[in-house]
Amino acid sequence: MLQINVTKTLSSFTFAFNQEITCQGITAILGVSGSGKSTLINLLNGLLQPDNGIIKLNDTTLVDTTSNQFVPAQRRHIGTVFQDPLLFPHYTVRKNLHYGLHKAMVTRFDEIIQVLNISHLLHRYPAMLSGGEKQRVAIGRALLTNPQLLLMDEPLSALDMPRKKELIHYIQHLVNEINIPIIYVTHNINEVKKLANNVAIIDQGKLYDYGETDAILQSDYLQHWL
Ligand SMILES: Nc1ncnc2c1ncn2[C@@H]1O[C@H](COP(=O)(O)OP(=O)(O)OP(=O)(O)O)[C@@H](O)[C@H]1O
Repeated sequence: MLQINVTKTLSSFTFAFNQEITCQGITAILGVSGSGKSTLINLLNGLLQPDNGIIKLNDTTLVDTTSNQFVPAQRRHIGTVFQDPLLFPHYTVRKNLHYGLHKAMVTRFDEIIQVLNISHLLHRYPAMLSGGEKQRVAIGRALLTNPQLLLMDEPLSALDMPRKKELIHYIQHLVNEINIPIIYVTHNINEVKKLANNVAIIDQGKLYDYGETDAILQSDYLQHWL
């Protein structure tokens, strides 16, 4: 369970989110540009500190402003995959994957690279990969840190249509094969339909609605998107 009850003001933008999220399968965070999706991701992974509130992941308190608790990003056991895969250009894929490799994941290395179909890329450098391949390596690297939760911030947006379809297939595969909850940020309803079990809609920095995908897709708010 991911419990989030936070506020954060960034210049003239105020973000306020209060919801308990079931940490199972994929939860999509859906909203138009500037609604606050990345702000939420950065509050969860520890890149941003809320002005007020708490964030709890299962039994662990990550943030509690009343008791000045703030677990730094590197100790949160949360992996993040960004829009642009951030790989070390001077490291091979294998070395990129070993960066941050958790000892508990050493025995799962082969399984993860097989699920993501990157075994044949281990000796290459990032410059020798397509955008979709780079993103699969970035997902593999995030998983190999042994996170309790994986955050994906618009992971398909830099890809062309065929690569988008391909990566959607790998993300679906990942959820079936490796039991890890994913928070998936997007402004694309088709991605939500294909991937998400639950959806949270964010509008102007506020949570507008949260629930199972089928129910949320019926909401009046989304009718002009469809
Ligand atoms: N460090 C900052 N300082 C001031 N304003 C900020 C800062 N970071 C974000 N904002 C503002 O907060 C608002 C929400 O930004 P955010 O990046 O969370 O939106 P988003 O929904 O992820 O947008 P997009 O889909 O375009 O990435 C925007 O108006 C943005 O300009």
